Amino acid sequence: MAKPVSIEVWNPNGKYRVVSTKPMPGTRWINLLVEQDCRVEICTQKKTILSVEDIIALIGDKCDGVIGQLTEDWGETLFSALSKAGGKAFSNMAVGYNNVDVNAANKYGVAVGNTPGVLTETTAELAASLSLAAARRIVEADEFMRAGLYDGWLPNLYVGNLLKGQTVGVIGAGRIGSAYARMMVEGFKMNLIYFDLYQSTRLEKFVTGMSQFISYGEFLKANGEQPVTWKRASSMDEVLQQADVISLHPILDKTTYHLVNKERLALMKKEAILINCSRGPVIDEVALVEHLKHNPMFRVGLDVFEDEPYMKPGLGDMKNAIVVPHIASASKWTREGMATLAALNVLGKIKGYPVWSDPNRVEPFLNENARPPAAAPSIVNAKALGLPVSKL
Ligand SMILES: NC(=O)C1=CN([C@@H]2O[C@H](COP(=O)(O)OP(=O)(O)OC[C@H]3O[C@@H](n4cnc5c(N)ncnc54)[C@H](O)[C@@H]3O)[C@@H](O)[C@H]2O)C=CC1
Ligand SMILES: O=C(O)C(=O)CO
Repeated sequence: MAKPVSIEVWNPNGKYRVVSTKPMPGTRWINLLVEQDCRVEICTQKKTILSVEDIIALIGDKCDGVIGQLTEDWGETLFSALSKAGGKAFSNMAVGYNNVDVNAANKYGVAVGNTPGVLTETTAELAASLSLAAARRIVEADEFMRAGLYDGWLPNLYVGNLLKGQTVGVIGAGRIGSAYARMMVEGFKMNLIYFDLYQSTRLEKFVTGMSQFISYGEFLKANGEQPVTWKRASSMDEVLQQADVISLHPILDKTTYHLVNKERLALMKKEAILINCSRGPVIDEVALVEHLKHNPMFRVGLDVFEDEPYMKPGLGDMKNAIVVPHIASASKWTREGMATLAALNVLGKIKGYPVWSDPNRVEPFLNENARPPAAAPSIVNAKALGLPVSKL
């Protein structure tokens, strides 16, 4: 017997049944589905993380597609249930899809969507905010002020680090890592060192210059300033040893689990700053707590945690840690855009549209004044399922 779930229904007579496991920001995503003959059911259950059983109950006997969240465990059980209910489409409302077993989705012929591009700058901005907050000890100083402890300016009060001229290290220089790197280089005139499995040509061109434009380094030189330098490191350890601020932006998979562990923390400068806006398990959080205890000048800014929503014991007590609850993509424009892209992924598969040829070119789907293209914006297993690709 399925568990009862509370739902909100839009367009009850729609032909296709699309379920969203959470209310999502904005209404454009609902309107786009309703206009295309979908009955939209939104789970309004007062429970932050839905279990597999909760989602099975939501899927029910007939379901064409589901929009889900990164907190949910989309594996064999759910894809089997969705397929049994006639469903052919699932989309995470997230770019990361480490919560999804794509092989299981392939087995049941279910398309898996994600939402790249729309959250790149927003997430990079949070990583930059955490970098500044850690460098200038903003959270500690705010707490001090609110506690009524400020009794006058002092030369040694909350002295932090100047970013200008220091080195920023980026691990995982994809969309978000590159956007963050540019913010730190351009905004704070930091030198860059990065490590990725692949060369980040676009990022390198920005620092070194393209044929028709001068580089940022040359621009600084022309203005009588010290030009910034850049380097692609041959190993991650090189970044850890040389950088003053290090930000982690890889995907989470077997190769990046506990990428930053006890040994690697020991390689870092004693006064380094470590930022994580990727996924919690990229850092061994127990080792991190120990490192923070023994190195009071080492600081971290964390948006994600190994056992989310929990923190490992001791982390919350550390003055040299800034912790925020997985809000890196939380700007209104981005969250509404994520909802739209996720809905269009599901709709695209239901309607038999082709898959958009470049998942990073999302603007046509986000333009509120025009109809979105007849394509699914980003389907990660399109190739495995042999889905056609849009000519646009
Ligand atoms: N905290 C938050 O709210 C958010 C977190 N994220 C996380 O950020 C991740 C990255 O997102 P995007 O930049 O859009 O993805 P992306 O795919 O453009 O970039 C990931 C980069 O990591 C690199 N990489 C993979 N394995 C690596 C390894 N072992 N060592 C070094 N580099 C490696 C890839 O080559 C790629 O360049 C997502 O997968 C997600 O988990 C994304 C958005 C918001
Ligand atoms: O998109 C993601 O991967 C997130 O973590 C939330 O935006």
